[in-house]
Amino acid sequence: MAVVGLSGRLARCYCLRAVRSLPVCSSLRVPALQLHVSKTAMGASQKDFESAVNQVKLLKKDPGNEVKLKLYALYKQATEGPCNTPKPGLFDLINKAKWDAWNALGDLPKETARQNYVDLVSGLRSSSDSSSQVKPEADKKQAGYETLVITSEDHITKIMLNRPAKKNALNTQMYQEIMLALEAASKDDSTITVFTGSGDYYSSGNDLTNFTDIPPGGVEEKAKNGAILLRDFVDCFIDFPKPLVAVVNGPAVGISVTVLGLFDLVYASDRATFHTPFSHLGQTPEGCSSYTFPKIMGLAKAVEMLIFGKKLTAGEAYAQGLVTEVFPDSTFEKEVWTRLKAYSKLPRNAMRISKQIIRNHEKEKLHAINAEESSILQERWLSDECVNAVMNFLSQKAKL
Ligand SMILES: CCCCC/C=C/CC(=O)SCCNC(=O)CCNC(=O)[C@H](O)C(C)(C)COP(=O)(O)OP(=O)(O)OC[C@H]1O[C@@H](n2cnc3c(N)ncnc32)[C@H](O)[C@@H]1OP(=O)(O)O
Repeated sequence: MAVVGLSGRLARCYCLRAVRSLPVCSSLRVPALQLHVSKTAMGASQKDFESAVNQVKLLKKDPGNEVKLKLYALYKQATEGPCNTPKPGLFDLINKAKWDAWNALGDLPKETARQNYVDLVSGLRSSSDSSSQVKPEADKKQAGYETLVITSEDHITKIMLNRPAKKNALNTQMYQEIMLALEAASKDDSTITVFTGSGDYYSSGNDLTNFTDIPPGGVEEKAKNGAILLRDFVDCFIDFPKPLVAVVNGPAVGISVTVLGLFDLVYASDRATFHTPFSHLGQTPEGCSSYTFPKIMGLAKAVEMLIFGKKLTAGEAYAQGLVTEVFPDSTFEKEVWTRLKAYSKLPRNAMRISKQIIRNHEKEKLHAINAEESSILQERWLSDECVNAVMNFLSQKAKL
């Protein structure tokens, strides 16, 4: 409710356009330049906030009075809370404009103001950088990842699963790199984040050789570590703050299917299939699918997929509501990326806050379900049913 009220109040702030003659003077300087930031409540977002405060000083372009007022208001809200000073007199134009901007934020929580400040500065930095620098012609591929190719362009961070020879099966390293990539994407300048696969598969799910590397603590320790990793991995999807999009370029199996229930858009090539052969592997659902799938497609269809391992075509997955839209494979990439580039230009804060409103009331529940699914799987991985199924796959694939 607070967010809905806020948008109305922010609208009043935009009326400041009428005050054309606001001078760009030191009294209207972004308050970050004047005020001391408390170091007491140090958390990740407090650090980001302080860094954004410093970045404001380095902006190459004057952002204009309207933006400076927004920065001022968010800064005050983030550090002092709701407006707490008397309204300046009618003719004290500058201080009145600043007071109006701050007051317009109403009782916006400090944390949200801090986040909005960080987002605003990050948007200003990227537009100031792109207007003053020659952009390299190729994608900016991010270094440091071995199982992923990550690029950022057009306000889109693309995370491409990149083990095509293994059908993009998720090994331990890939789980870890995806968590790092999501953490980075949640903070970068992009407005949306996209997952896709390289080669002919989207992903063949959990790499079944993950089960073969047994630590000194034995299989119990292996299962325990696996459950922790799985829980952390899925938590990153539950908490991801920006619109998350899956561009499903080919078949998807296991965990790469289940987490789709936590995505905001799922675009699929008509070549894609969706398969969760958990019972065949002596395993049970994860990725919160025991909750999201019945909710998305109804109990009967969810049971067919999650218990009986029915493989869906892209068209069937669309009919069940798991997929947003299906495209012919021949035009898939072109159509999807044109669409996503247009979406990525939408205002970042509006999209992020909308996602918050849509998803936040389910978050706690999803975390609890994730914890339960992970703990059940920890037991399952030690069962004969699971061990035999994995051994079966590995022995069939063993090079003789
Ligand atoms: C931290 C732990 C969290 C655990 C979370 C739990 C998740 C549950 C799941 O994800 S369950 C789903 C598990 N996945 C599967 O059961 C799929 C297994 N793979 C296959 O069935 C087939 O490989 C295929 C249908 C995906 C593709 O078949 P195809 O015949 O087209 O190709 P190949 O089998 O020859 O595959 C090419 C090479 O890729 C290797 N590979 C493919 N998928 C996996 C996989 N999931 N795990 C390990 N390896 C995989 C395959 O072995 C081939 O390797 P090779 O060329 O070296 O022989």
